Amino acid sequence: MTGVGTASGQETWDGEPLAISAYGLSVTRGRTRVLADVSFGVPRGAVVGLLGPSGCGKTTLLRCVMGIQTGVGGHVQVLCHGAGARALRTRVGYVTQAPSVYGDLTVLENLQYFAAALGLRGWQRENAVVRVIKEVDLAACADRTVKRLSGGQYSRVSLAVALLGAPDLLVMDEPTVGLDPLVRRELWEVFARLGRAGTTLLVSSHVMDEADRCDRLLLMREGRLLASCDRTELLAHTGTCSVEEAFSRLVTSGKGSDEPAVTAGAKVSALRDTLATTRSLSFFPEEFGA
Ligand SMILES: Nc1ncnc2c1ncn2[C@@H]1O[C@H](COP(=O)(O)OP(=O)(O)OP(=O)(O)O)[C@@H](O)[C@H]1O
Repeated sequence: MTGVGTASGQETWDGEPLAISAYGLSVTRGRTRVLADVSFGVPRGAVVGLLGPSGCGKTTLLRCVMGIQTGVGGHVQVLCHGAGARALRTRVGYVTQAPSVYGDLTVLENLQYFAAALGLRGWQRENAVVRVIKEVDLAACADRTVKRLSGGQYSRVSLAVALLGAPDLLVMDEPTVGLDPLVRRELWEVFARLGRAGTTLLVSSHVMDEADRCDRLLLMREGRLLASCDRTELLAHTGTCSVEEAFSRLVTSGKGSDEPAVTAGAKVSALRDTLATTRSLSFFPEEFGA
């Protein structure tokens, strides 16, 4: 453990710079405690899977990272800024579960519209549109109306929109839900390509076998983090052969535990010490809502 560095304002996790560091996240929605004391780090350039059953709090956690969740306790730092900071608006892309593109426009029209909304003009706008079409392999359907696309193509359009600002971090909420296995695989290949090009990806899913595609895993259940590690560490720690089996093992063995079952305790305490003592890490930054 090389510690979590603060001198330069850059958090690290075992020497790796972090894109996201969160400590002690708690959220209550209505009367439900949706997140309870969640702490984790996401290394820069990693493809990280946020996995857990429906309703366990994945969307809520992603909303905390985006700085759009109200009633949050704890700290989240994203690319060295408080979550939701104005400086992150073009550096973080967010693909929500809800439809976020216009069905009656073509792919190209959607991309041009959202590029203009980002403030891109002239050749910069055209370059951004051409770049994202290439990144997500949409050239063949660029002139097609979005409502006539297949589920997989539609997901790619949402992804393309999120990539227009060339974000350093891409946060995606169940982007593969409802897609058939082949299309899911193709989409994960796009994510892997983006990861290799240096983008950090935080991708939620309730399909455990998607863990195979991730560099690191955050396993959640009922608002708590069960594990924060890579797949090999998870399988070794639980003595299992699949992430699904490992998840069940953790649920059985970790009932009532306040600590994630698989994570280096020293890492979490280092995160706590850093985040709790750094003034700039207040969860709601001054810029929030500005
Ligand atoms: N606006 C809300 N008010 C009250 N409770 C809410 C609200 N939104 C979500 N919840 C509750 O918070 C819990 C976590 O929801 P969340 O959407 O974060 O889970 P999820 O893991 O993303 O689920 P899914 O995989 O089905 O999208 C659920 O019990 C849900 O019912």
